[in-house]
Amino acid sequence: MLQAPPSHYLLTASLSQEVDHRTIEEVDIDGFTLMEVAGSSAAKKLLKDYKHAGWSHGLYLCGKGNNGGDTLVVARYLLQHDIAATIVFLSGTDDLSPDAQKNWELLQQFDDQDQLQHHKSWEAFTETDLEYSFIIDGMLGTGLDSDLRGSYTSAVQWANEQSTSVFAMDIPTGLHADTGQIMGESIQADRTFAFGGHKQGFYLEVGPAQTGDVTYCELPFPNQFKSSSNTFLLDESWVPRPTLQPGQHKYASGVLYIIAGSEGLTGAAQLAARSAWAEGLGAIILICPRGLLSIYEQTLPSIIKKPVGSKSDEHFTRQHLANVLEIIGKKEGAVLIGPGLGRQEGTIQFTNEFLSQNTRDAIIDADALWALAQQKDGWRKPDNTQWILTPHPGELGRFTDQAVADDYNRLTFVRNFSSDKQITVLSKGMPGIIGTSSGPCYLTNYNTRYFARAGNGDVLAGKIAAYVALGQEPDQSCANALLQGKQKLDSYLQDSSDLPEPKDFI
Ligand SMILES: NC(=O)C1=CN([C@@H]2O[C@H](COP(=O)(O)OP(=O)(O)OC[C@H]3O[C@@H](n4cnc5c(N)ncnc54)[C@H](OP(=O)(O)O)[C@@H]3O)[C@@H](O)[C@H]2O)[C@@H](O)CC1
Ligand SMILES: [K+]
Repeated sequence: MLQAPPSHYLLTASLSQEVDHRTIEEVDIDGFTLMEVAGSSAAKKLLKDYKHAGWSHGLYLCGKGNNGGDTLVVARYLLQHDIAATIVFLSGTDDLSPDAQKNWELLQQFDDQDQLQHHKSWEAFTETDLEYSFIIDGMLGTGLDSDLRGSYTSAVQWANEQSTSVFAMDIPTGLHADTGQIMGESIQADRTFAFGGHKQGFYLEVGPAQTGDVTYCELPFPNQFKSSSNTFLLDESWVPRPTLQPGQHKYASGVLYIIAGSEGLTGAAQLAARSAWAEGLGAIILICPRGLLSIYEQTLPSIIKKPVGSKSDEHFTRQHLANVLEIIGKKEGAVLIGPGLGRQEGTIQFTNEFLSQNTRDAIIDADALWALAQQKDGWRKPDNTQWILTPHPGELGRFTDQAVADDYNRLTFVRNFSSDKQITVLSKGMPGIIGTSSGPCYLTNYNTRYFARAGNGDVLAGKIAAYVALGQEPDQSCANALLQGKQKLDSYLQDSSDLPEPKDFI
């Protein structure tokens, strides 16, 4: 089972508020202290990372809540480094949260060189025309409760038009912490300082475009207060890589059966097989309709071929079922079924009967997903197997009558679907989402749009299947396949500005 470190737990707005609240109530670290840690850690990172930028004057846009309070802490630290501050209070200063009020008083006490100016409304500010080295967005954090109101909309629009860098405190103002949707308007930050946890919305919908780079700032929150988080950020810093045991007999270091290909679609089977083979498996056994054998004999020399049926067969049908089950019954191994199978009626019957009788762990991709979805909801995974389904958005949509309209809906659907069916689901798209049978979901944080080309799904399915055959758990296999693709993408983009092709990810 994947086990994300607390720095990679994704928080919703309500979980963020609960963690704040419980830390204050149950471990007696007060809100003022939390605010000091949040603001000072953002300030220190800013001072360190931009020390050569020659900053002289910052603009701080503050709401009346604790997000504004964090921002006043940043202003105080930067003032100590001779960076003048102009503060704009979008909702005035009469109604600041108690901790923000305290910080406003403190900030004024620190201004011994008269470097602080402030305006009590957005309208009062627009009359000035100073140049600023940077803008800090401290208007709204996790307290956002609707589309932006009042002058917040104008302030966000104005900040987005400026050429200076914009740094968001905790979350860009106007971005929904749970869904990644824009609530009327949203700050487009160059960098976001995430206090105490990444917010789920950073990685859904337009979240990545609004946050810019995300910097995690640790707060003194007990880890167990975050443990009800059920969504995690995937990255290579913590996902364990699969281990190969070189020198073992080929059948001891992972066997993968691939049931794939039909007339005109043999390329999919080949890509999946090559992709899996590149991961160092002991043996790959491609089961194919006998009529296609001669193609694979030429193109896949390292792969064992087991043809079924007669020479005129160019797609799978029910008549092949007993033979296929007999082949995979011989040696332990995992099964990848789907790439290029085709959608003939006979193939659909073959696939669904195979899946109901097969006792090997199975990776179900492409046309096998099509076949499964033809049964509507009338299918169940046999108890003693593990299944991984790898649908792209269109394929995922066939498993539900309800529209999976946005990423938040997709995340919710994937979570419910995986646990109802007791399967692992890798929902392809941006972000990629891994749903697990026990509930946790994992999100990618890189540009997966590069993978939206025909053939990449076959490569991905081959990788996942290889890792399952090497003994990794389903969730780890999916995570590793995604991260392996990311690494290949990163190294490809270093040398080329062309769009990568499936072969580049093998
Ligand atoms: N101790 C802690 O808890 C810690 C919290 N921390 C920090 O605090 C942040 C959360 O602070 P928060 O809860 O005070 O909410 P926050 O986002 O600042 O503002 C809420 C106010 O905004 C208003 N408002 C709401 N929606 C609006 C809209 N659409 N358009 C316009 N206005 C709107 C609404 O006022 P209303 O208009 O309803 O009177 C409400 O009062 C969190 O993100 C982190 O930065 C860290 O320092 C760590 C310790
Ligand atoms: K903010």
